[in-house]
Amino acid sequence: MKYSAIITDIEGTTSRISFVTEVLFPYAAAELPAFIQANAAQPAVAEQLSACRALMQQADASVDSIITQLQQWIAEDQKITPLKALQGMVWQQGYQSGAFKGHVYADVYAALNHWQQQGVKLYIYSSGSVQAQQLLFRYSDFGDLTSLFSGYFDTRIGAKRDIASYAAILQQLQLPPKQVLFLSDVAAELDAAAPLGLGTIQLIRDGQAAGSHAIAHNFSDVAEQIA
Ligand SMILES: CSCCC(=O)C(=O)COP(=O)(O)O
Ligand SMILES: [Mg+2]
Repeated sequence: MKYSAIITDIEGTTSRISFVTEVLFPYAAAELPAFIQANAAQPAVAEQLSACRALMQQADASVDSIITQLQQWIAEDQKITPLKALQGMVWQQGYQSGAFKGHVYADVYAALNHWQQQGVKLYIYSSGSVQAQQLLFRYSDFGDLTSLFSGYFDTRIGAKRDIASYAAILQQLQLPPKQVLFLSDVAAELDAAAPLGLGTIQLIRDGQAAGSHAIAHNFSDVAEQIA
């Protein structure tokens, strides 16, 4: 095994893109208004509404206008930290009520277990909030998978296309870059990690265009390449 740690993206990598775009995002769009109206005074929600006002550059924006802005950000698939935090809170209701389970590919379930048994530390780096990441794996198709992971990173450490984000993650992992592999379906994310010396493999699951990185069609392919 060439690596001590593997960091993986979620959407398009561990999990089907359509689970995010056709299940999670529509659920958030439908449920966010009532959730925010009911919980606007709760400290965790109020903190995110303040962050939205700052991003909107409208210090006195009403709750209704923030909801309108959030809906627009969802429609545009914006990776905005307060949106992601609020989505995570809303998805909790969906997972706990059984409205949906977190989609995880079978090859991912098998490979993650294999790598953990080999002593490889596993991490998630997704634009979804850490809460959203943990929910997806706690309520997954394969049961609670959270014990597989040693840590989670979201946009609070930086955007996934910024080199600085990977430098900050390496700092936290305290590992030499060449011992760390980053898996993503998005070449621009791998482009940001590679200059620091991390290993990179692009997941090509749905026939999307490949970049300049090694490619794999599933996590079984990845396991073969790094054995
Ligand atoms: C953590 S599940 C929700 C996924 C999400 O909100 C998202 O924006 C996907 O981002 P990724 O970085 O995993 O492509
Ligand atoms: Mg992705």
